[in-house]
Amino acid sequence: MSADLTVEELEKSFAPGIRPAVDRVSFHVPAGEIVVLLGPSGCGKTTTLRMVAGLERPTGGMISIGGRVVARAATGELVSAQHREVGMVFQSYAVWPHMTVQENVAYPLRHRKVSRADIRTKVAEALQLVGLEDYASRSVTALSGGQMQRVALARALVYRPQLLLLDEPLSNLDAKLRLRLRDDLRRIIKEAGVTALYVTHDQAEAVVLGDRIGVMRDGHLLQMTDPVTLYNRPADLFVANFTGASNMLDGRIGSDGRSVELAGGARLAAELPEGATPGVPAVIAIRPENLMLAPPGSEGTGLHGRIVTETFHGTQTIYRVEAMGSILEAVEMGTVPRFAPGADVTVQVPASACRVFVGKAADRTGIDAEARVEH
Ligand SMILES: Nc1ncnc2c1ncn2[C@@H]1O[C@H](COP(=O)(O)OP(=O)(O)OP(=O)(O)O)[C@@H](O)[C@H]1O
Repeated sequence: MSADLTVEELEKSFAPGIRPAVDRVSFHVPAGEIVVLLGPSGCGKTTTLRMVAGLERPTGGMISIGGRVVARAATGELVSAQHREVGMVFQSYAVWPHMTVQENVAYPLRHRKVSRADIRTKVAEALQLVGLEDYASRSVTALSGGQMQRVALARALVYRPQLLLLDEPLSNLDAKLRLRLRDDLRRIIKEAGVTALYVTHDQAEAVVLGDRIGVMRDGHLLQMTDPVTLYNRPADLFVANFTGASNMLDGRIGSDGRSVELAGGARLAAELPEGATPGVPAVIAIRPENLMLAPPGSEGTGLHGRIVTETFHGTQTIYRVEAMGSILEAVEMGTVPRFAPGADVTVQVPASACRVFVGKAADRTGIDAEARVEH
């Protein structure tokens, strides 16, 4: 039923002279896997998905679904969207308001020469999968946004597509519903056993949903790997920052080959990338949750810091700390903040939490305000 997806050197140029929206992107999704394309607005993720769907014609490269080439720019081969056997769920709910829930879900089957009895069974199965079996005869206009999106999902799955494509399906939902459906979506897709390609700019969504995540920027696919590797071994500074390692400290590779000497004079032990030569400029990227704060004079190695601001979030506190010549962000879990602004602290940074990249932060990231992670 589900099929693998291969994308090779895929390119889309909307106009000559302008950089391609999608620039030689290649990846493979084995049957049954969920791959998430993650990146800031304008990085080319939707255009990639639309080319896989057959809604956009590639200007370069090849796409195959289940071993069948559906687009190849070099030869002009192009299978139309309706002949690709893909299910789609978009940001807007796209349900028909004049129909009931079951009529909406049955719609794709009516055009597929399926018997009435079969339609009834398949619709019931799809509604059960998304948890709407009790809503079958309701009008869709009587549903919440989250329920409408479940209807759209059931309708996309009812004819057992080879591939399911989802473009920011949760972004119109309020925060609570979004979290609930996010957790359910992975279970539903896995239960359906369908291969899925999912587009989002939300890193938390990507991590919960994806077997693998591909981070895109400026039309390029920077890294595609499992969530744990992405968070712990980001391929470059942009990926590190986009996935939350928002503290970036400039320095140079230390002469001992095991540390980075920071511009502010401090030295931090870190695992260095291969080929890092002593003396060359380097950036350390550290996640706020990996910076540990302790009262001054605490045991163990640490650097002196001073709390600049403290923001209590109920279950965690975010501190801005002046340390190592920079303002760093630190997050502590717990319902009681431990430090007030102005307090002296010891900042501890485990070597294993420091990702080191050769180069300078400003040159390497080009990260704009939009791409920076907000807490
Ligand atoms: N039909 C089009 N004509 C011209 N340019 C386009 C068209 N569609 C997309 N683009 C451009 O291609 C680039 C990538 O757009 P795309 O929608 O794929 O990005 P995205 O990462 O999905 O962003 P978003 O999350 O904002 O949709 C952008 O610069 C966009 O302006």
